[in-house]
Amino acid sequence: MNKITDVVMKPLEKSIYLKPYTMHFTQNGQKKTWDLLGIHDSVAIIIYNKLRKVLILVKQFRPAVYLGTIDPQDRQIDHPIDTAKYPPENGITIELCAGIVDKQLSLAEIAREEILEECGYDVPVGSLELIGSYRSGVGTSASVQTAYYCEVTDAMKVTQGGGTDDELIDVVEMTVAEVKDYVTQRDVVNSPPSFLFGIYWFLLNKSSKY
Ligand SMILES: O=c1ccn([C@@H]2O[C@H](COP(=O)(O)OP(=O)(O)O[C@H]3O[C@H](CO)[C@@H](O)[C@H](O)[C@H]3O)[C@@H](O)[C@H]2O)c(=O)[nH]1
Ligand SMILES: [Mg+2]
Repeated sequence: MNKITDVVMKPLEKSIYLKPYTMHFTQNGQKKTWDLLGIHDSVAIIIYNKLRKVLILVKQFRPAVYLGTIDPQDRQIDHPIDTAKYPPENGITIELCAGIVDKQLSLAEIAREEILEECGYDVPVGSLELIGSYRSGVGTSASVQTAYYCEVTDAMKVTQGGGTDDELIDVVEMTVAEVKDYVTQRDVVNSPPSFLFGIYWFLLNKSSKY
């Protein structure tokens, strides 16, 4: 994982990843507003290496998670963030392999590509089991995430993974016992709800079979 330095917050100017809005509406005759973000839909995949009995997960530095570790008075615009006080390692998460829907491909094909790019496994698209789709956020951002399950073997591993272009992703493997300990720890789990959903889905539906 690369070293994070020179962190500073700037106002959002324009973005290809998110679009901020205020929705104005009238509810039961009362005028209201709601601030929100338009973001891409996404896919996420629970990957299980059935030969070695490990879940294949990804670890990466998440700026939003790091921001959330910093006290509001210490993250003002144009003031460098004190990385000694706030270690950037606190922004490193463990997640399911996942990616945004930004291509004219089927969701399953996008999931197949993410498995290859992030984790290095080349899987047939037909091997992806659809779990379902859900709202990835309901307060400030609006998008749908579609989850899949996929079993792999070492024979399908064709690269080290790690993402494309500027992405820096570490592939991590966890046994079922390790992942159970991780999701039930008392400390904050540095992972999104979609990860927790996926792991509990796996524990409920798959892990007893192996
Ligand atoms: O401001 C940004 C935003 C994105 N990127 C790039 O876009 C990529 C997006 O990666 P991708 O793997 O397609 O999506 P994820 O970041 O993994 O996000 C997906 O997976 C997350 C975990 O499930 C969900 O929270 C998100 O909603 C979902 O889009 C990043 O790696 C960056 O290369 C930027 O450079 N700048
Ligand atoms: Mg991703």
